[in-house]
Amino acid sequence: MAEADIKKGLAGVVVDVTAISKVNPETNSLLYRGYPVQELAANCTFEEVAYLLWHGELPTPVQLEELQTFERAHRELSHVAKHAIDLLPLDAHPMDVVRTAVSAYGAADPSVADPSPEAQLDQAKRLWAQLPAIVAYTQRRLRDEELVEPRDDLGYSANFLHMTFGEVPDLVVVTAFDVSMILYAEHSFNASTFTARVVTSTLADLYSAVTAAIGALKGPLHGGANEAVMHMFDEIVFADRAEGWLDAALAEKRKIMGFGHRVYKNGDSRVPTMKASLDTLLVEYDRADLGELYTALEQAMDARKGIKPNLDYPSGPAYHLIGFDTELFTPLFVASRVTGWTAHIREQAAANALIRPLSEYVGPEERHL
Ligand SMILES: CC(=O)SCCNC(=O)CCNC(=O)[C@H](O)C(C)(C)COP(=O)(O)OP(=O)(O)OC[C@H]1O[C@@H](n2cnc3c(N)ncnc32)[C@H](O)[C@@H]1OP(=O)(O)O
Ligand SMILES: O=C([O-])CC(=O)C(=O)O
Repeated sequence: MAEADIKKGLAGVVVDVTAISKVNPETNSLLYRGYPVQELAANCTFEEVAYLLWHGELPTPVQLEELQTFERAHRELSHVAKHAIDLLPLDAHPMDVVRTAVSAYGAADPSVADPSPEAQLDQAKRLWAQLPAIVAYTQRRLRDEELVEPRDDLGYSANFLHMTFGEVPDLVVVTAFDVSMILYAEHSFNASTFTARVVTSTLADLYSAVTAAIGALKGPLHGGANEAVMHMFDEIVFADRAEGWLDAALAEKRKIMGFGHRVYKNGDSRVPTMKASLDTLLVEYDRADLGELYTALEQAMDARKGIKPNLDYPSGPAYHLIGFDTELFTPLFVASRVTGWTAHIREQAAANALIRPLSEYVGPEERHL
């Protein structure tokens, strides 16, 4: 096989069909089950979007109420997840903590081996409801703070923030957070979703697939970039240092975190919506300086390389302003993307084929001892 025929990184390779989302780089659009993500962010809650991803249609009021009741009934941190977290050292990375807690939660689920679509949907919904408790407890533990019990009079995002910070912030903050959850929820065959589908294709259970997907999301070329963006801002500090910092970083051949995308080459369709939410937070927290740094680096990157920001660029500083530690940013991505992952796991399971590509052997020719 000619080297040119090898699709390294599977770039440009279509490996299956999906009805869950459509990423269209030509029109710079992203559709969840046919709906533009910007419209969903402006008009729906994350709970409605989760329902849409799993079921293919937005919920009726009765269906939404059922989902909300279910989610509220499964919000409390499970004993097994708490024990698993408490066993880990305090300096473990929060992504490792969340990955371990999800794995432990799955191991203790008596329905884990039931591959029926109904059982998998139930598992997906429970895991989705558990993740805010897992992430919030992981954050609080790092600050030597006690677990906060959920409140069942609050929606998903308000309760998530209440469990993390012990209080519900202003509506503008809850709304910006909810928008981020909607935007992070789904993005076709990205690396972590593909990982989940590979694991599912072996007929392994949903928790194994999600645990593996969390591992794939951790890397800075994928979800880990939202943390890396904040570390970069911490290095640069002032807007007037952005150009010099960028020139030095590019000279060292560093990848600039939060910029570039495998599919979008002319800007990520989700960035304008997340940037608008970030702008509301910059006003709320009176941090015009951070907005200036954001813009200065974006403009410098455009001038030097013509490479545009991806979703991790505005969401990193947004999560920082809301009050999360930087290492918690990718776990927040997990809490959202679990909806997309589990929709894909169910889609893969419903029309399965073992995913097993070929490779071109370039080792030594046959030889003998
Ligand atoms: C929600 C998400 O997961 S979105 C992705 C988050 N990841 C990041 O922000 C990490 C930084 N970005 C990157 O590393 C890349 O843009 C990726 C991994 C996202 C996409 O990578 P690929 O599609 O493989 O593009 P590739 O790495 O081949 O880039 C093409 C060219 O643009 C350059 N380039 C792409 N992104 C960047 C970047 N962020 N900084 C500097 N140069 C870059 C590459 O060096 C390459 O240049 P070359 O042709 O001179 O070698
Ligand atoms: O699609 C990708 O490769 C990465 C991404 O933006 C996502 O998963 O949201």
